[in-house]
Amino acid sequence: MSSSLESPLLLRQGLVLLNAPAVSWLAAALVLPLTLVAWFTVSWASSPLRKYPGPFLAGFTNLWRVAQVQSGSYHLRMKKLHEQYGPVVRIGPNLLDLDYPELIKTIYTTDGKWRKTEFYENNSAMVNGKQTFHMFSTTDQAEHARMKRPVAKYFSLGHVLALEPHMDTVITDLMKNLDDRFVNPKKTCDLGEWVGFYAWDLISSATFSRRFGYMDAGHDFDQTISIADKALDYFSAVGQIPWVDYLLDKNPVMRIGPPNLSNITRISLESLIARMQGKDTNFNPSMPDYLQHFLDSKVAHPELVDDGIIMGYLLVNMLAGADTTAITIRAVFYFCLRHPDTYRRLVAEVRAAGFDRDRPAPYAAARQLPYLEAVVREAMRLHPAVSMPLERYVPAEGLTLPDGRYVPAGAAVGLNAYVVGRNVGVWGEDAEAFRPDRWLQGEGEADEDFKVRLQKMHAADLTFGGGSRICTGRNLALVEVYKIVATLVNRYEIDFEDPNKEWEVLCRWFARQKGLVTKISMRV
Ligand code: HEM
Repeated sequence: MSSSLESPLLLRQGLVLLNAPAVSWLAAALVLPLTLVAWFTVSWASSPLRKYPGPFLAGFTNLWRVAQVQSGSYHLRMKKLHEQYGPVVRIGPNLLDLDYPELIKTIYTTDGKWRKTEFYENNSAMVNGKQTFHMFSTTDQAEHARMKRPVAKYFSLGHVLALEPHMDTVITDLMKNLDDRFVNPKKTCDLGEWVGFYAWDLISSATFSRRFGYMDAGHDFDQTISIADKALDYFSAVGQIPWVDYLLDKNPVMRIGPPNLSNITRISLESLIARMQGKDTNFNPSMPDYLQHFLDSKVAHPELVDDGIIMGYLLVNMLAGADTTAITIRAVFYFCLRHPDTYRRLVAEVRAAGFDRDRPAPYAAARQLPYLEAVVREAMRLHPAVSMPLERYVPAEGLTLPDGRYVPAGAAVGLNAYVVGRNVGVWGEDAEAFRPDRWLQGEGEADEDFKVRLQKMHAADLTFGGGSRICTGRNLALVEVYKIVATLVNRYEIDFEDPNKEWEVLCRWFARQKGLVTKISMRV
């Protein structure tokens, strides 16, 4: 009895013990969390995306997505979520991940209506206190068109093929390095790493006739490659909550991160200045490069191109053009080595083409090989270099999904090449299988049926994006890929060092791999 009387008394005494300032501190400390909870709850409850399924936390906060990026398995997790929830998954308070390949042509258009989200914007730099974008990172469609127009033609297949002599010198040096370091003497070759050196040296050679020098050094001697990886880690994680970039990178008081791409910037700037002053000793006018094209574009379009824009072109060539190509080449070799029948067939086709074993394979001839094409396409389908959603804002008219549901203007949506590349509606029940034959006409398959099937597959291929923001460098990338695969397959016997060892894939916008360790020997 007494205790029930004492309890309120004790409580009152306790409150008295908590003096007035303490109570106000306690109240103040609770205000922020309570406001946040209230704000999140109201936003969640009032969001027009509430009806779409997805992980509970994802509907409340983009921190959930940061955690998915940090896991390194973003692509696998998204695929699983689609298996669980269906073609539409809400992966952020205002973001839907869609597995409707038929929407690629609706969303990735050339009409400029589907704007990139702010996800892309942290891939920019502060120049004289002003945030400066390049062709990849700008979300302003008019600015993008102004940047792209003067240089688009230099990425056409015709112009890319004029760069083939650059590629041939780099490939010749790659062969020499592989011979001297791994064939004789016989040593284990981390082919994945060497493909990276090749891709970085090639893109710098094609861009400013100067190599980074990774093949000569045999390692990432100035850490540019590992810094580029860290920059992507930052890009992919901070892009989920774009305003955080203004605290970390674009903070005017104290810059916290990401690591500076100082080496790439320095080499680009040095090359630009030397070329403008006519002192670029690396440049051979009979072998044009992108820097020369960009300078020509400044002459042709002085109203659109200045030196800052040229720096943007140079940087984006490096950042978008090296790792993506390396990832694709690694994927081709990985899947071939995992599938000996495929590999044997590829070897037979390449060898029958009669390429000179001591020279880089010419692109025009390599491109004629149907099985090589099928292998490359299949490898890119199963392992697209970019394996996160390409986010866009739904424009004023909204988006009606194939199932009739409506997504209002202002919501963000995206398709992920990794997910749509496994859509069973397009690729069939064996969508997860590496089967290059799916790209070829089947025995007994009528021409018209094959044409329709191929069109359906092409329409679902998001490897290089689509519409006005489609990958500018896709021709360059494919020429590099076809040439190097045909050359290496023709020259070397390549096997896994340990077939039981799996590679590691870390998805941070690019799905980069580690551990394609091989033994290689000269073909007889
Ligand atoms: C196999 C290699 C490559 C793959 C798979 C690839 C993939 C992509 C993808 C998916 C996009 C679209 C991003 C989006 O819409 O959000 C893109 C954009 C871009 N890529 Fe590539 N890329 C490759 C190689 C290259 C190369 C070699 C270059 C340049 C030398 C390059 C330059 C660009 C640029 C400038 C953009 C931005 C285009 C724009 O917004 O107008 N890429 N790439």
